[in-house]
Amino acid sequence: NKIEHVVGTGTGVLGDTKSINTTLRNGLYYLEDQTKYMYTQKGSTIKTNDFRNGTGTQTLMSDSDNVWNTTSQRAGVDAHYYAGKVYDYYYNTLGRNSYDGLGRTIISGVHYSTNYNNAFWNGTQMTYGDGDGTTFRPLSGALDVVAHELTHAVTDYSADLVYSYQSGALNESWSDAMASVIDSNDWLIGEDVYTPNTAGDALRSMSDPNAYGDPDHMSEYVNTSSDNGGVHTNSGIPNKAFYNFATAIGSRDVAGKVWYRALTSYMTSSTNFSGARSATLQACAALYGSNSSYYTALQNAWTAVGI
Ligand SMILES: CCCCC[C@H](S)C(=O)N[C@@H](Cc1ccccc1)C(=O)N[C@@H](C)C(=O)O
Ligand SMILES: [Zn+2]
Repeated sequence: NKIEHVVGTGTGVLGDTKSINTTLRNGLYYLEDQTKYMYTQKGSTIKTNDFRNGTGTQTLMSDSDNVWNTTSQRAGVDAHYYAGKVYDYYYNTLGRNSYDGLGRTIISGVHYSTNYNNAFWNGTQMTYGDGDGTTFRPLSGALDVVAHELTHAVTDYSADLVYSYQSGALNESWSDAMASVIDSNDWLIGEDVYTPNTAGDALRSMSDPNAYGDPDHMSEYVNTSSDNGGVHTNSGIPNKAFYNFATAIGSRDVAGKVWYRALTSYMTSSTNFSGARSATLQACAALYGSNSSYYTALQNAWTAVGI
């Protein structure tokens, strides 16, 4: 029973072709990526499962010829491919080995439930719905969605921000911010999978949260109990602060490094918006000095959103 790493060809959710890292075992090919440092370190892999439109049993996706081009394979191809990209960003740019920093295996499951217009990290794995074809197409088809979800895992293994009210909005915002660094060609969130019949829109905007009904200033903070205290709405305020900082200094990568250092060194489960301001300033000082131009730009970025 020879087990070996091979490279397959897959079609993604948007019909695009890409090479994927797969494993050949007993004559079948599997969506299991053995090419990352975590594999050589401890045999950990990136694995992609299929819920087959249920919510319980999930099975590792397999194929007979390593050409993953059926319609039902598209969501798995992208979940697998983009998880690898997000792993690479955290490892190569931020020096973090998987979401726990210790090279833990990354598991995704696609085709979760039916017409499911969401994706989430459940504490153990990433899970993606197919969407209903109007609000969303299969959500793993967007790099920013995958980056958003895997960043929740990073958050859970670091600051572990409570998922409600201001700490919850920060939890959501940090996922959007890291997603905007990794999927860096615009300041939109979810544009590739949101409303397939409407071009040019997105679920959220980092540069203009108001464009999709989200606040971009503390004066517009929404006091609500729904959505765990408006975590997907009030995230617009720190999202705008991240946008302000990244554009003022002209680097998403530097902004991402500051945000990551804040999350992993200075934020805790109960950090609120003003705590996020001080955590990012502490991170910026640690990385670049409090006399750096970055530090001043960061102060201005938070002040501009009323924090
Ligand atoms: C199941 C319960 C809700 C879990 C919320 C997950 S973490 C989440 O925030 N999902 C993202 C998915 C996403 C990410 C980026 C771009 C598009 C869509 C999310 O924003 N979900 C929205 C639809 C929401 O739950 O309101
Ligand atoms: Zn989220």
